[in-house]
Amino acid sequence: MAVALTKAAQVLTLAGDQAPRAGAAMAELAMLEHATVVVEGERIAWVGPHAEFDAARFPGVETLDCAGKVLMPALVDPHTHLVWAGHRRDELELRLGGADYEAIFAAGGGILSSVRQTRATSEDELYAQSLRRITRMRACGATTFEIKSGYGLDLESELRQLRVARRLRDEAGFRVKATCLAAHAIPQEARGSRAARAKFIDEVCTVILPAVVEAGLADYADVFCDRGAFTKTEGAMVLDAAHGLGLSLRVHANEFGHTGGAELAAEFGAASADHLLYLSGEERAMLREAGVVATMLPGTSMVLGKPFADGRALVEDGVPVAIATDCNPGSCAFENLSMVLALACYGNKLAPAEAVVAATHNAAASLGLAGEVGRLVEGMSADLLVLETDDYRDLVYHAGSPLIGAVYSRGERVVG
Ligand SMILES: N=CN[C@@H](CCC(=O)O)C(=O)O
Ligand SMILES: [Zn+2]
Repeated sequence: MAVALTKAAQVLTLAGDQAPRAGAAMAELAMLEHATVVVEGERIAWVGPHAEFDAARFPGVETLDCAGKVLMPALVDPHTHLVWAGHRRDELELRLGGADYEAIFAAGGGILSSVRQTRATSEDELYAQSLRRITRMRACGATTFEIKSGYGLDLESELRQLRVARRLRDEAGFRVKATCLAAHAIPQEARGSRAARAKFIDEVCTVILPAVVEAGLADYADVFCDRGAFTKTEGAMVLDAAHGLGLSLRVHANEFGHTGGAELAAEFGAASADHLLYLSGEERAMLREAGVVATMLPGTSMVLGKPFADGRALVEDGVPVAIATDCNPGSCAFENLSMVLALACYGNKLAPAEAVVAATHNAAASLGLAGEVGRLVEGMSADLLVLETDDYRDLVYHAGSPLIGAVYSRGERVVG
């Protein structure tokens, strides 16, 4: 049975090919006015000007008047750590009082605090906490999520986190790509000596990643290559092992400085390099030449009081840009990607149209899903948003207002 969403003031189709968009193309929304989208089953069956809509082609079609509203692709969140247990609200208050994120981490808090809480939590409880979180994220407009492990840092706990990501996909029906981030931090038990550190990295490469692949629990591997985490050399060992096991790659890069992460992502042809607060023209050129999507996380810059990645320079230098929440228990627990889209304009200096592309098509492309979600064209999965406004720029102009009237995921109205 088909549903026609008719007479929308704006339909952001983003029609075009599957390549991530860069440069001037980042602002191409292929917008139709007074237009209609037909959803049939899980798919988009037709999109066009309302004057050309032929209801007879879809017998029994139900019509929903969308006059004065905007239809756009549902958001795609390409960088989250949304499977974790507990919270770090205490650290938030410490940081608001002036404490430094890196110092808290070096002292055994930060990521390691979430590792302790996550290790001590059963799979079912972890699933319950994560399900509540991802359901709220969907209410904010995202239907597709990349989910990283990295709060286990041992074989069993990493597998548990990834099994929860799998259950969010298979039991709860979210579209999920999973990433093994066992190289997120050196765990407490490996911090005593250089030998213990080397042994942990070896365990990631020879035990954890192979087991994750054997269980079919991850699409990607990631490494946090930065000050206080992994060096470029260590990151290369992890990415090399992951690549050898057939995983695609992502890199946490240049969050605290020019620490080699962006170069690493380019050298390994990673799908995505993320954070990028400190990035030279040379590093931007390397990402562009290697076809790496630059994923900016403006919520994290805001929460940590750090610089925003230079979105204008990335666009002007022809690097395809995506944006994500980074939803995690420490550096940014934001769940609202439509709000982060606005931050990408105010903080990273994207134009509203560029931010829409960054949070839809380019995010999907960085996850290998550009043929499935991120554009409203015939044949794509019917993942779309109905906005209670007649101009998509209100996502930025009225940032944070409840503009999302409905969310469709695989043709099903899941919100609104
Ligand atoms: N930077 C590294 N990892 C996460 C933060 C994790 C945490 O603080 O728990 C991030 O992407 O911001
Ligand atoms: Zn992250």
